Amino acid sequence: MSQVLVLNGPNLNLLGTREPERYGSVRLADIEAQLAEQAEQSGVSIDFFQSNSEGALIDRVQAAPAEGCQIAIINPGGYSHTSVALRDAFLGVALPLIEIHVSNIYQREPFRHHSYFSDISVGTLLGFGPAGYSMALTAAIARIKQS
Ligand SMILES: O=C1C[C@@](O)(C(=O)O)C[C@@H](O)[C@@H]1O
Repeated sequence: MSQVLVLNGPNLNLLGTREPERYGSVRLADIEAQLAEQAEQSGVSIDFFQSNSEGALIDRVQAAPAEGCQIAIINPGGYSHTSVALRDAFLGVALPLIEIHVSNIYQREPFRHHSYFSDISVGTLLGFGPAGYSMALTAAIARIKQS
């Protein structure tokens, strides 16, 4: 049972090597290790899941509340702009989420300007590079401690 679930969607397994000028050179494994340390220091349990598959992400979201998860941090990747089904999964199990994007999606192509997650998120962090994950975790921990 973990209180925070960090989800990463398609192509985020390539962080560190994928378009480094846009997404930075920090690997997802390094981000996760840093978040694990931050969570431990705050006495909060954390779990991580990355998939390139929409169905696998939906299954993970559906299972999370029953495992004691109180909030998810998600970078939905390209599914941000396409996935009604992943959005519905969060609503279906009433799992609060914080949305994060490494890049500033509003400075990019118009098709990235709409996210299916922003209006149902507790808050959205974008454009701060890989450091955004740690900011999102700070927000998640504050919310858990308040509850
Ligand atoms: O895969 C990604 C990464 C992203 O979510 C980001 O973190 O900036 C932005 C998305 O538009 C893109 O498809």
